[in-house]
Amino acid sequence: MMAAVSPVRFGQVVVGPPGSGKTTYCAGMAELLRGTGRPVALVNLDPANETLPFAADLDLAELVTVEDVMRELRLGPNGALLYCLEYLEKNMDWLLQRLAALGDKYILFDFPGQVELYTHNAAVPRILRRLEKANFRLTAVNLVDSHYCSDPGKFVSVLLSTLAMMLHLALPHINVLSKIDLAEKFGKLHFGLDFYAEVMDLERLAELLDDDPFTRRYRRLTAKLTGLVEDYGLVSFVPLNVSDKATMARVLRSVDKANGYVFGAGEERSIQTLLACAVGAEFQDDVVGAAAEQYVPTGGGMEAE
Ligand SMILES: Nc1nc2c(ncn2[C@@H]2O[C@H](COP(=O)(O)OP(=O)(O)OP(=O)(O)O)[C@@H](O)[C@H]2O)c(=O)[nH]1
Repeated sequence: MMAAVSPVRFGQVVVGPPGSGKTTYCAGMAELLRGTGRPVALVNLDPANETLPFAADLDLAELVTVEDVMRELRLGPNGALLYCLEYLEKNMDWLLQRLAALGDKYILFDFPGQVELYTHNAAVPRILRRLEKANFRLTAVNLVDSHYCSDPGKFVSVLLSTLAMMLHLALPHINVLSKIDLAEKFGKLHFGLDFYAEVMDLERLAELLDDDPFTRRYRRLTAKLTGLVEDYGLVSFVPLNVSDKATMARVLRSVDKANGYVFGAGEERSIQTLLACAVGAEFQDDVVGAAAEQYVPTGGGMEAE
């Protein structure tokens, strides 16, 4: 007898460094989706998330908690968190059963902020492969705090960790510059928002660094690393202020295109939805342009100085 095939289900895997806005994004995205009539379920897979701004439909804490692991195995908070995710990987049947009980809702997975989970630890990619096998069509939404744009060295490090994450998770992937309303909080950006969002002409970042004998090698290393990021041609960003519905809707449109939701789920999949998608095509320029006008009106104030 043939095994029953699980129905196709869609969702987002929300990742990013600590404090980048993942939980706030999940709450805001759930509100937006409900507003558009899309039934949604929130799944908290961050075992260190103690106070959630939303009622999770499924919580990893029902399976394992960081406190229990720290106490039982005498691990520190970071080791305990990694253990929790590895424990989840060993108990995927639990997760899949609990997800099945949520019906065909669109799923928002709130993941922890430990970057090693997304750059080299194997548990998260294995969890994602199991979800894919269970017919989940997921987009990784990687939130990066936009204040990193104001420092060339930090932005290079963001580009490298983002690229590593994309290669490691191997999902359709949307990178988001979160808290775009605070982009210039720590000083004016050197370039316009399009420079940081479109990730092109990166040699200009290295040119911002001092060229004295002390830092020359650092500058050369920066140029090589940015060349590597450009050669892959994978990294770009969508700007987001979670309180601004227009930027949230733009992120959702990018996510829907990436995981195929835009082409229609199940029975709705038709030539009409494909055509509607083509007509509604939005270019990266439009996505970034509106946010740039609103949040970085100087268009990168320091370049001319
Ligand atoms: N101004 C502004 N603040 C934001 C935005 N998104 C999130 N924040 C704030 O950023 C802080 C961190 O947000 P969280 O959602 O807790 O971040 P997180 O990534 O879930 O954090 P961890 O669970 O520690 O990994 C909170 O104070 C949020 O209110 C935004 O778009 N604009």
